Amino acid sequence: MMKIVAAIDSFKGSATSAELNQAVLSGFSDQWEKCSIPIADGGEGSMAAVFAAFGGNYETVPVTDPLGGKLQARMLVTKIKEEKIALIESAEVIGLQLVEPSDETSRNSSSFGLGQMVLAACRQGVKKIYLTLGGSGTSDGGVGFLLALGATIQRNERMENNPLLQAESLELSQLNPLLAQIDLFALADVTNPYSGEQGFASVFGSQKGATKETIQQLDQQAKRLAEHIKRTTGIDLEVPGSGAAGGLGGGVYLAGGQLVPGFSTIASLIGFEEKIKGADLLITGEGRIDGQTARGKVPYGVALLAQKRQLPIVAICGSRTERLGELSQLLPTVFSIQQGPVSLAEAMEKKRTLINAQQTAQAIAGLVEQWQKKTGSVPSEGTDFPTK
Ligand SMILES: Nc1ncnc2c1ncn2[C@@H]1O[C@H](COP(=O)(O)OP(=O)(O)OP(=O)(O)O)[C@@H](O)[C@H]1O
Ligand SMILES: O=C(O)[C@H](O)CO
Repeated sequence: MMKIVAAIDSFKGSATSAELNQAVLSGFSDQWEKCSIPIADGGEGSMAAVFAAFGGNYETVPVTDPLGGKLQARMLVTKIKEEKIALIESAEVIGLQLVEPSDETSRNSSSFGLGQMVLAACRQGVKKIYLTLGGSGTSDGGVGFLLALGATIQRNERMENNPLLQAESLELSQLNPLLAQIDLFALADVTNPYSGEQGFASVFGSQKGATKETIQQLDQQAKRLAEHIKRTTGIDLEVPGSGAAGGLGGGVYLAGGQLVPGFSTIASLIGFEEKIKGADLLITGEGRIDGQTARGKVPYGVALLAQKRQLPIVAICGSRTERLGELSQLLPTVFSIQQGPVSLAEAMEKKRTLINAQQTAQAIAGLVEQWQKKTGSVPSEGTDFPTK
């Protein structure tokens, strides 16, 4: 019996990883052994991927939202090999979807609630905390996060609530001792540094509604803070990933956390490589496959593992760029699931997306089964999958 493994990232705003995997697997006949691996790269769906592998409890924690209001946010607490861990998707607490992107928001939002969430996880007695960074609505350099963890700042006269704009200096000696009892890992979605042309304010500030002037001020403050930290603690904040989630990467780093890659961390947590062993075909994908995909997104990570094990791999997506560039070496077979011209909003309807994914899978299965009839063999580990 041939084995098909589906490990497709959620199509953002459209369907979850588990739903897409099921839709694709339903396009294959019962001649196939079918395996669904809900997967994520540190973005949306990371808690769901770990929950699918280990179960656990979604704990609801009362926290402060980015603009100082009240918010009930979820984290996943589970056990992996007898070790209690928590997984927090930062977007649940400080996500862009929680605020109206505007200059005012950029000048007033804070990541304080995420620090509260991390403390709540520490109080649950977990040993490790995995914090996904990305899709944030804050640009506070992680200062709010650090304040919730016990850091202090000397404030200037400014009235805005973004603590990065208010901070004249940052003092870390009073960080909550609970932090010393856990390992903190930040799964960053980008490798940007803290400040400068590639820093969080310059690159992601406008996404959150900041004007040119605000971006400049935020970047200047980030630079000043990084210099101050270097002078007072010797820590260099300008490391890859410190610019993730409005500088939260830097905040996590200063709290003693490590910045780690998203896909490979989730894959290793859920034992992904073990699960794809013996597969005859892998199907991966994401909402849009483009230049960003090779920056550590799910299809790229799955394709690297497929290459390592010489497994045939196909990717599906809601839409794709015409030119895949270097990615086409690693992932030569990429299908858009669209069946005809419709608007993006229509294409993204969940029901339509799942039907389209199933139909695309039926076509892929048909091709493999024809190949099997012709050659009397299945394309298996070490065999090239026909791409034409
Ligand atoms: N069903 C669909 N049909 C057509 N296009 C889709 C569909 N679902 C998603 N998309 C496109 O993909 C985009 C989202 O991309 P994707 O799902 O790859 O997430 P992302 O922005 O890369 O974030 P993340 O890294 O968190 O997954 C949407 O904005 C849309 O353009
Ligand atoms: O949250 C953000 O600022 C972007 O997703 C980059 O991390």
